[in-house]
Amino acid sequence: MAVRTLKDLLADGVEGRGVLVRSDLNVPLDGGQITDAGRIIASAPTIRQLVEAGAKVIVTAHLGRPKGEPDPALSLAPVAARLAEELGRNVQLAGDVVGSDALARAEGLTDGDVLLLENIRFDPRETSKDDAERAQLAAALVELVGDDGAFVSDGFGVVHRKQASVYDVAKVLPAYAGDLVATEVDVLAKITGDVEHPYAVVLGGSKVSDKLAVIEALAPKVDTLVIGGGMAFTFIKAQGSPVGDSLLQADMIDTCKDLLERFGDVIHLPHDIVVADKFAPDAQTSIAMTADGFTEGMGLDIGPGTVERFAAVLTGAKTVFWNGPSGVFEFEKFAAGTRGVAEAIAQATANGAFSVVGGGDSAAAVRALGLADEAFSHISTGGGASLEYLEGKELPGLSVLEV
Ligand SMILES: Nc1ncnc2c1ncn2[C@@H]1O[C@H](COP(=O)(O)OP(=O)(O)O)[C@@H](O)[C@H]1O
Ligand SMILES: O=C(OP(=O)(O)O)[C@H](O)COP(=O)(O)O
Repeated sequence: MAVRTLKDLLADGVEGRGVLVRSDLNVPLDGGQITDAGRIIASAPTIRQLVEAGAKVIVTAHLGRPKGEPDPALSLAPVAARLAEELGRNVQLAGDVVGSDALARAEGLTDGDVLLLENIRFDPRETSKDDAERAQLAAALVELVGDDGAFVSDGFGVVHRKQASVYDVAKVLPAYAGDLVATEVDVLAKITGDVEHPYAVVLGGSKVSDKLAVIEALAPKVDTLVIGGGMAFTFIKAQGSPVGDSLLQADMIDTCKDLLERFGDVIHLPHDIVVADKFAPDAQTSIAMTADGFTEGMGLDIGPGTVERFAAVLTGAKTVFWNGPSGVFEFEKFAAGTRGVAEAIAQATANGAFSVVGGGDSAAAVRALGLADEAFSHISTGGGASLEYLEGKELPGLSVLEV
């Protein structure tokens, strides 16, 4: 795939020019505190190079999934502060996305300044399905950088999203792949096509509807598909067991039945579950066998027997891709499954496997559990994005960069 890169842009010269950078700064928060700054740290090098080259840098990013309107709990304020720390320079935060404050601040930028726009998803046009609405927001973003502006796509975690700040803006401005996007694509290319077998993919997490769709494409390519986290319950329900109030994608139960019929030999599901009476760190817990299911409470982790079985298949793998924590690792009571899976993948890596951990929360989990980044071959900032890349799907945010 031929794309223009940050290096090309820097060679063209950016001094005094407005450069819009789409970063993925969607970090986990706990009561307004950033619990893992991995995505900010990974996004800083591209911004720093532009700053040092004298560009007027305008960064746009999202945080969480606001409903197309301002939500103070999802303001990028803590992110602006942490990014400033990382860059060692002031980062202004606009009070709006493309409104009067953003415009005034953009006009006031001098060479080497950094302006972060408020959460782009506060504007409903960002995620609109209507091409014209998204194009309108893209035009407003272009106005901020001016006629000789440029666009750097560096939010790898969002390149699978056909959104205004990812896709539409790249159709209007000269567009370049940032260093993070370029590196991520280089590494992921190593686990597409011919890979060393056994090849294991481990799925979990809570973005169930997004990720169930990927299984269809991945199952024929892998030797083992390990499913834990919130992903597992739609399958368990499809097997006929009740799952209480666990995460469930009811409209995909039939799809899961079909997947189990066709790929039952590669799909590994939990056979025991840690059930909680409430979604809280101090919940009362019990272990349920998957074959029996449970009618009350919610499954928040894979059970101890499952951890052992999953670990046994994973340690023998030669290629591993992992996206999605196996349980609600943020609460210590439900972290054992994720810890067991992470340690097994780290062991496989120590045995010579090539391993990739993808996703904001999966990467955060690895670090929260005290495992070193070096325990894995690569920690990717994108979960859904890397999954769709592995699936072989066209990613709008990448294809739009092709020249
Ligand atoms: N059984 C479960 N029920 C509810 N949430 C879960 C469960 N297992 C994992 N999770 C949650 O999934 C979230 C991460 O999901 P996701 O965003 O899909 O992963 P990633 O960011 O790595 O792509 C975590 O916050 C975790 O608490
Ligand atoms: O967290 C993200 O993706 P991930 O959970 O798949 O790693 C990205 O920031 C994309 O967010 P989105 O899935 O709300 O579009």
